Amino acid sequence: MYCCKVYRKEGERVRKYLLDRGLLNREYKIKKKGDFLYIPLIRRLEPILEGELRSLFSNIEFLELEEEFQRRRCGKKKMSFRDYLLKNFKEEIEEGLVSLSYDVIGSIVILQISEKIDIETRKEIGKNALKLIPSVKTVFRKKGGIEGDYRIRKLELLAGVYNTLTLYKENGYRLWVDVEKVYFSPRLSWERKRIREMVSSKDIVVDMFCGVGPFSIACRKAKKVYAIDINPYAIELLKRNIELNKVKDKIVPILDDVRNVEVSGNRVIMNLPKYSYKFVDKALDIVEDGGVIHYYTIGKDFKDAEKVFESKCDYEILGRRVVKSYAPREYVIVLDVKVNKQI
Ligand SMILES: C[S@@+](CC[C@H](N)C(=O)[O-])C[C@H]1O[C@@H](n2cnc3c(N)ncnc32)[C@H](O)[C@@H]1O
Repeated sequence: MYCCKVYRKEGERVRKYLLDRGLLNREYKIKKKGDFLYIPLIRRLEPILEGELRSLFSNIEFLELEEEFQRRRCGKKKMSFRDYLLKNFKEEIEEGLVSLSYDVIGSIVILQISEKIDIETRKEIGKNALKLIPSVKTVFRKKGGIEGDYRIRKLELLAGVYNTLTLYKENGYRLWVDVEKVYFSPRLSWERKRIREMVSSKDIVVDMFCGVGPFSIACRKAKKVYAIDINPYAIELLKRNIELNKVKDKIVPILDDVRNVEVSGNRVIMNLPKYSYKFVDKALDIVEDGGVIHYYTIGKDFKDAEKVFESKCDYEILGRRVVKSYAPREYVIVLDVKVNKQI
């Protein structure tokens, strides 16, 4: 079994990290031996992901352990949705037509099933998701990729009540999300926690592409947050989320194309991975000298991402992280770029 070996004291953080990214093999128990834990993984990780884990957790090792891991499932325990998929759609999973990973956003679950699977089977899978995933009332399937300026995707209802608005909880705050009208990904929860831990009470944050405000609200410790988005539904929900989380004095919602907005700050969040490279000049206008840009982009490694800044400013890379998988061997990555002086 492919696993990672970590010190016991780091175990919970590593487990949570792997769980958030769908890399933890939940079918098997974590093995304890002396001062170490052996955490089972769903697959051999790509070098970029192993590198990411090594930079986050001291002394982590990756290895193939010959010994058997104990199965988690006991006789009477209710079957999980993952078990159901593995039992009934092994071939389809191997062919990439049915995915074992899915997103739960409040009472809504979003599955990844190919159009090549017939509609009756898709609905059958949906009914089982409704039955087996706790607290879910609506099951959708991703109908295509993320599109357009608003970065949203089409969904197909597979089971349950048709409802797109839901209340989602993470990291101690709550967010209203409309899964059809705005972009939202629960897979960024870890990343938001990482950014939250960097924010100080003196910071002026500019969240250039805020959506319903998960990064802005995660930065609530800052002195001020300018939260900008071009999608009116996102800003409408952001306003509700500001009320809900009692951060009216901190967050300024702005409905506009960020290119028209004149603000400045020492921490700039660019969470528009597919097109952020087009907005680097604007981010450099916004950021104060000595400030940090959190630059999210898509790539196989970090080299191309860094090049974007080379001719434009004197900079220092404070951090490089893989945020999540995007496509086979492609990732959403983030660079924390400290801008020392603009050329
Ligand atoms: C990938 S989503 C990220 C949303 C949010 N940060 C989150 O994590 O949920 C990118 C957001 O940028 C917004 N957007 C796209 N182009 C924009 C522009 N020119 N100015 C302001 N917002 C823009 C979209 O409407 C979308 O909500």
